This record gives sequence, C-alpha cells and structure tokens, in this order.
Amino acid sequence: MGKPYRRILLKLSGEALMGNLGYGIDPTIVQEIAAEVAEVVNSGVQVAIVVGGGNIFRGVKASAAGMDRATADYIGMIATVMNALTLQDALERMEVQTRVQTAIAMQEVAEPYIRRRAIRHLEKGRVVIFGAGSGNPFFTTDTTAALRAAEIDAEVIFKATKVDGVYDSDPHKNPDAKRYQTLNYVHVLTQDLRVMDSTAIALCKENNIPILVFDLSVRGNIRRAVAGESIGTLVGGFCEVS
Ligand SMILES: Nc1ncnc2c1ncn2[C@@H]1O[C@H](COP(=O)(O)OP(=O)(O)OP(=O)(O)O)[C@@H](O)[C@H]1O
Ligand SMILES: O=c1ccn([C@@H]2O[C@H](COP(=O)(O)O)[C@@H](O)[C@H]2O)c(=O)[nH]1
Repeated sequence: MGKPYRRILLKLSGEALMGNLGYGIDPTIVQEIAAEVAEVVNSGVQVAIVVGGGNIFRGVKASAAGMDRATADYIGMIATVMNALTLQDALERMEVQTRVQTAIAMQEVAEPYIRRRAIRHLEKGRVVIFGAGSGNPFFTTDTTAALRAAEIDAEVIFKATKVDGVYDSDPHKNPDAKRYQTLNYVHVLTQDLRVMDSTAIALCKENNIPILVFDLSVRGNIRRAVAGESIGTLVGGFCEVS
C-alpha cells in the first residue's frame, strides 16, 4: 500500500446511482456507496464529493430535442443537487458528518459554495458534497470535479463511473476496445478519449492532478482506490501509455 491520502475528490457518476432502474435513484446503491465513503472517512481521509446528474437530466440531450441549452443545463445542475441531498442523507444515517455546498444559491437546502469554508469542513472530518456543478451552463460535473479538486488542493480525483477504466475507444460502442492501465493527459486529449470532457482533462493537466477512473458498480472499489490498489486506469502527467 502506498502513502495514505490526506484529501481526495470523489466524482460519482449520476447515472451509476440509478442502477438498473433506467431513471432516478436506487436507494440500495446509494446506501452501498455511502457505506464505502463512511469507511474511507473513518480511516482519516478527507473526502470531498462531486456528483453528476445523468440519472435525472442531461442538458445536451434536452437541447438536442429543442430546449434552450443554457436552460437545460440549469435543470441538469439542479438535478445534481437532488443526488447530493440523497447522498447526504445516506451518509448522515451512517453517522458521517456532511455539508452540501451548491454553486447555485439555494440557502434553504444547502450552504452556498465558499472555498475556505469547504476546506474548514474537510479539516474537521466532514464530507463536503458539491452540488449544482460549477454553477455555469455549458460545463459538466467532470469539469467541476477538476475545478474543485484544484481549489481545495485535493491530491487525486477518483472518477467512479460506469466503465472500469479508459479504453482506446468507447467500450459501450466498441466491444473490441482495449483498456489502458496508465496513460497521460496529452494522450487522452490527442486521441480524443471521451471518458471525461477535454476541459476537465486540461484543468487536471494544468494543475497536475492525477485521475483514477474505475467502475463504481464493483462493491469495495472506492476503498480499493483509496488504498492504492491497482484498479481501473490512472491518468497522470508522467504516466506511460500502458
Ligand atoms: N475511451 C473511453 N474509455 C472509457 N469510456 C469512454 C471512452 N469514451 C467514451 N466513454 C464513455 O464515457 C462514459 C463515462 O463518462 P460519462 O460522463 O458518461 O459518465 P459519468 O460522468 O460517470 O456519469 P454522469 O454524467 O451520469 O455523472 C462511459 O459510460 C463510456 O461509455
Ligand atoms: O458545471 C456544470 C455541471 C453540470 N451541468 C449540467 O448538469 C447536467 C448533469 O451533469 P453531468 O456532468 O452530465 O452528470 C449536465 O448534462 C449539464 O446539463 C452544467 O450545465 N454545468
């Protein structure tokens, strides 16, 4: 096992929260994720979470169907707040202290995003869940994860998603796609590997934040990632393409 992490940013796929339901939130999956996060927090690691909204609403999809893109994206951001509150509830039922901070003010339900306050919560051992993405349309929660990781000085981004790593093409479209174990930001950008959007990758590259992409549906993977076990695909500045 490598050196333990001090502070991590966990990016949770919205879509993964729906399990086999096709839409919305599967409470069993949320509970399982919360239990893994609780274990990591109780081991002394500071955990910040950015959660997606793809299980409820995606701006690009609605805009392709004719909706104004910015309006659709605001709906998408609000969808992420529903996921954030659901996670908060599951974590608090496991005695984990949490705060939700939103990038769009909704002070009746959550704190507004205040960077220094978020850091203070983390130092006190509270899980900080960032909702409403970056607060800006035309962005994604992956880019939000990169932005928040840089702001709070997280050592790594764990992208817990629906695939078990980064492939040389989309594995959901190409069954012959090959998975990488490690690769660098430049390779992801030049080969246009769309496991994360290019803005997110560029931000991580600028700030030298490694990203571990792994399958959220495999129970125990969050704990394994934090323990430094070899799962998924690691993307970093000096990583070889392997
Ligand atoms: N080269 C690639 N390697 C791996 N996955 C890829 C690649 N290209 C595209 N993908 C797709 O990227 C998806 C993961 O990113 P996506 O942004 O859709 O999910 P997420 O951010 O985890 O979830 P959500 O948007 O619901 O929060 C995978 O489901 C996969 O189909
Ligand atoms: O900074 C952001 C983050 C998200 N959005 C909108 O929310 C949905 C859901 O986020 P995912 O990253 O796809 O899970 C996204 O499709 C956008 O519509 C945003 O506008 N700005």
